Amino acid sequence: MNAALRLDRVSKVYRDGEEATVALDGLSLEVPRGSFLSVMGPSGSGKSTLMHCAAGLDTPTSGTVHIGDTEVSRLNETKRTLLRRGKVGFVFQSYNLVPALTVQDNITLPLRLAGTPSDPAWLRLLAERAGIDHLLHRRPAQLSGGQQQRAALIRALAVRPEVVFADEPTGALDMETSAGILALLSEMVAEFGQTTVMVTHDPVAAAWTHRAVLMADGAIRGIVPGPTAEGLAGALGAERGRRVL
Ligand SMILES: Nc1ncnc2c1ncn2[C@@H]1O[C@H](COP(=O)(O)OP(=O)(O)OP(=O)(O)O)[C@@H](O)[C@H]1O
Repeated sequence: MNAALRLDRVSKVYRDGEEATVALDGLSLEVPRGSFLSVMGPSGSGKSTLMHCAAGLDTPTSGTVHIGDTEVSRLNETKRTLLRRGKVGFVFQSYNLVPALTVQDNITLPLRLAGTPSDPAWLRLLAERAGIDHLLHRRPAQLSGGQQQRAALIRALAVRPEVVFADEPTGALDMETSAGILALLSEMVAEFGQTTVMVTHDPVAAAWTHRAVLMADGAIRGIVPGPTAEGLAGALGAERGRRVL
């Protein structure tokens, strides 16, 4: 099977008493292995819910999610936890490194949690590519924001995950540092075939990806191959205009 991630008619409805919010509305999407996909859309359009359902952090109300050959949506909580540890990598806006651990121990933490033996050559290669191989003995607070995000990215790749999910990975960084992180992400895609899904508000960030998914009201409104920052800004502006009218 070629798709690293597949969603088939996925719906997510949040219920609170009488109130029901349709966060995802029968959404289908295929992410080919080795591709870099961005997910864009206005606030509340369902981007985080899509990512949470796709990564096994949450379960859809209906529809199915596959990561590789595994149907995530059928797994119980224990098996989903194992899947998240072994097949999925996460990168967050706030880095989420453990302050008390060295960078080295942060990077190997997912391996220890998954009970997977560490591959020192792979970790060394990743640290060199990320340009932080000389910082592994430090604690996260002794690193710049960009260096912390590089460490978080290596941590996500350490288990050789099927898919890396990045949630606004450059949201806390200045433009120049962001460009460095995005260059590193796309290098990991190009060099190691790392399938990556990135949620972002920033058309400049999305322009680094192979395809941009444009969401509105829990559904996909368009998929832009080879996106440019200008093209995406125009498409998102048009969507905002439609919502105002
Ligand atoms: N736990 C929840 N309970 C109830 N409604 C929720 C919950 N989580 C999300 N929603 C609703 O689902 C819809 C989609 O939310 P989601 O967080 O996926 O959007 P988003 O596109 O990621 O937004 P943002 O860009 O602001 O992060 C919104 O209407 C939101 O209010």
